[in-house]
Amino acid sequence: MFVKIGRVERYIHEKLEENKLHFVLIDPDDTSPDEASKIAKLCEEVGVDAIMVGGSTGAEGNILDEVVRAIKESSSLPVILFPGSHGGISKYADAIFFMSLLNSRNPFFITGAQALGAFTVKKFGLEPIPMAYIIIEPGETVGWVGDAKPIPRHKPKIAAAYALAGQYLGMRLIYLEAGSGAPEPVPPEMVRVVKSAIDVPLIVGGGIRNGNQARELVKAGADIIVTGTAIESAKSIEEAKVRLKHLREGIKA
Ligand SMILES: CC(C)=CCC/C(C)=C/CC/C(C)=C/CC/C(C)=C/COP(=O)(O)OP(=O)(O)O
Ligand SMILES: O=P(O)(O)OC[C@@H](O)CO
Ligand SMILES: [Mg+2]
Repeated sequence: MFVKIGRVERYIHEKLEENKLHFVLIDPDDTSPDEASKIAKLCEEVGVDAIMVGGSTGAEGNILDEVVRAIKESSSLPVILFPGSHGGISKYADAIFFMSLLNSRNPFFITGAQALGAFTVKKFGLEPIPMAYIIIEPGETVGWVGDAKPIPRHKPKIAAAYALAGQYLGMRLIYLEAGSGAPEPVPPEMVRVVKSAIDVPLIVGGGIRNGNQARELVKAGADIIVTGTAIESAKSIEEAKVRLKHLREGIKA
């Protein structure tokens, strides 16, 4: 049997041939469909590569569907679900990060939510993208909700061991997460050690607020940078635009 790679995953690989990527996370718990629509238009205008939709709490049902629909109606960027549980699945999205929180203490976040969501993904015809999700200190809300044993910031080899295990388990993306709103992103040294251990693309998110931080992480080996709060906390669409442009300058060579 050949592994079937879907459209969104192919898009990610094709774009990675050219450059590093920037994904923006929209949390339906904090963003109305109207705001999501404005952000999506802006993201397309400034050259963001994809939009992720999810949150650790409250990103389900109608609220989730309406935000995903608003984004799809206002941009042509791929929309990838970033679910906090089997509740975080919407039929209006293009793909789903079918993720396992490898360093959780709770089997629900390793295989339980995935089993509960698998047939919904199939029924909706969503493209599942297998991804290892690894939480680094401090981990913030997602660390607590996901019952993680966050990896100490000064222990890059532990992160690399989890990342390589994820790859050997068949996961085609590795995501290092410091937690949304973390005071500092994942340390660049940890990104360097993880990247040197794996052969699949490396996503880094949590606490990335500006272009300089993004540049350091890309230099260390990050392939995809995820930002949420930087845009969510902008006071106006103009401010969001300036921040996105700076992030872009840090990410794109
Ligand atoms: C694949 C399926 C069906 C489920 C996977 C379920 C797993 C493993 C979840 C991991 C743990 C978790 C709670 C992840 C949430 C990821 C996420 C959307 C984080 C971003 O949200 P935040 O912005 O941190 O959330 P808040 O804004 O709610 O704090
Ligand atoms: O909100 P921020 O800190 O950008 O984090 C985004 C993402 O990594 C959370 O899963
Ligand atoms: Mg959030």
